[in-house]
Amino acid sequence: MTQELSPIARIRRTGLPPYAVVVGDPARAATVAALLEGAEEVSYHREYRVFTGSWKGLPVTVASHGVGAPGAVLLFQELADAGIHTVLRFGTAGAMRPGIGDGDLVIAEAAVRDDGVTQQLLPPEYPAVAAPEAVFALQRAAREAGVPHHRGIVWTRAAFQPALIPLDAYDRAGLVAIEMELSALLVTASLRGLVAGGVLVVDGVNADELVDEASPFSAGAYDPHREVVARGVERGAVVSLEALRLLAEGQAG
Ligand SMILES: O=P(O)(O)O[C@H]1O[C@H](CO)[C@@H](O)[C@H]1O
Ligand SMILES: O=c1cc[nH]c(=O)[nH]1
Repeated sequence: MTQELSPIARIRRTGLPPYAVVVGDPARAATVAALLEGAEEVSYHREYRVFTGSWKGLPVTVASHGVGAPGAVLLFQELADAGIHTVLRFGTAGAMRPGIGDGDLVIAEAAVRDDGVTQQLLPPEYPAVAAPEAVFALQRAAREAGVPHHRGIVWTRAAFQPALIPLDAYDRAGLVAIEMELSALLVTASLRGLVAGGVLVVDGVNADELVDEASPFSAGAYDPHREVVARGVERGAVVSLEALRLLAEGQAG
């Protein structure tokens, strides 16, 4: 007999709204859910906290996936098993280009698959690309909300900071931002036939630049707990939900 809940994230196997926003932080899931009508926490197991509710009449799911792609990919797979077909990751990231300010949004066109898990699932040459309609929906939502935003290729990397091994191969390749889970979502989405994309609030520069030479295993001066980031999160939450609505209404372009 099929169990009612999924094995790892313990999410409902049926009945979740098929349009979803996923975030790393369980507290951010609550922040996004607070914008919904009739928001309800429907499950919370490990780092996977799930809410449902309604955004301007569209039923949505909001779920957290924790830090790191190996754990996140388990949620993405279980969301796909539960019938979710459209997923936007609303995360935080370090900027990798001059001119991108703290609290700005970065809309991902694709991601470098340095995530530490998808290489174990399929060959590394397979691309991690966002659905074009998700990119356009996020861009339109950001533009209409008047939020500063940038577009480009994101570096998804398993290690938050490089410690003793320099990992600077992508520094001069024009990447826009660095984070830890997006490529795992994009690859899962391609394999499972989902529409997926990502929008990230900039919370500083690439953590590589903050590594303390004397203490290379610490996160250095990384500080995502600032007012400018919190304001970016508030704006990004609206942009994510609005982009889902545009996608549902076929108005992404
Ligand atoms: O804020 P979230 O969505 O967790 O995203 C970023 O923040 C975490 C690192 O602090 C990593 O999960 C990274 O991807
Ligand atoms: O994953 C992350 C998030 C913010 N800043 C970084 O450098 N990396």
